[in-house]
Amino acid sequence: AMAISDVGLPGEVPWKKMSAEELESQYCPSQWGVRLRAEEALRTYSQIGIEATRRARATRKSLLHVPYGDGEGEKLDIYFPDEAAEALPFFLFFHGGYWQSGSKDESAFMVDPLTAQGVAVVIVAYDIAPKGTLDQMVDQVTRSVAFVQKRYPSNEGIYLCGHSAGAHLAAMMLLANWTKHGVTPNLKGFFLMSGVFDLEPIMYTSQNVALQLTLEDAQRNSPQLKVAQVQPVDPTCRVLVVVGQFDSPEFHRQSWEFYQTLCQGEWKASFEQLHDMDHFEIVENLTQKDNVLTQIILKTIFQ
Ligand SMILES: Nc1ccccc1C(=O)C[C@H](N)C(=O)O
Repeated sequence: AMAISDVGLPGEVPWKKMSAEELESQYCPSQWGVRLRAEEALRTYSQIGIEATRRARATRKSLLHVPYGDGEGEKLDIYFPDEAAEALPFFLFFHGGYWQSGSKDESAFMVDPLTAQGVAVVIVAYDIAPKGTLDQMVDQVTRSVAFVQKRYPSNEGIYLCGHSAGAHLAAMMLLANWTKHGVTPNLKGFFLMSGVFDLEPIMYTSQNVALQLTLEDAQRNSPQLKVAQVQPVDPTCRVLVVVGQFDSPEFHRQSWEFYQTLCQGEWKASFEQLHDMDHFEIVENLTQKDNVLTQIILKTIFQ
């Protein structure tokens, strides 16, 4: 039988009533696909990312392994449209993998359809755990965005896109204090795909073995707890929160509550549930120009 608390009344925190096993499963995206078994879903995702990156590097003009800081891992790849120009929209992508897997070298999913329409695409690396802490990753991502603004001051907008843990890192940029970076990036849009915006439940899953988050770390790095108190630098900046139909209920809740909180503030937010897609297909399908989300991204950039 269903308890009244299972329907998610406002202000309730459903994950606190879950068993350890249930919480682990809710935060294991590969278990929720309907198309493939977990290992196969992860393998397919990785293969599509590797192939898209190989293709992007073989066919597009690019600058690879560009340092945005002094650290060994502080590198980004820039892929350009055919027509040479600096006054371009720049689309920055932050890969997922629970802050402990993934790399820029297998994450150039959207390069082909976006560069074909005149968008420069930047795939950003950051130091995953255990080498990097959450605070260090957030700082690296902040510096990567400042770097792109400084290097391309005549850009026609900077758009930040992240997936899963990368959506968390992108969302943290809604809270960034740019004054200490000497530049205010021309941020025009955020695309947050299947993200985690309240990190506290992660502390009670196996993901925290590598992350070692304390409650203070989790709270300090939870945009869900902070975003209502910040004003957008640019009131026209759009924030799109996206979740896959087959993402777990906890991933749905994370995205929906973050969207609602954005709406309570001054943010120009929208929410999209992508039909017939799991956590990984959302990104895999960005290799296709006729995909729903690819089209939404292009419309947002060129509106
Ligand atoms: N490799 C990824 C890439 C992007 C986003 C999540 C993952 C994960 O591996 C999540 C988790 N370990 C899972 O098995 O679902």
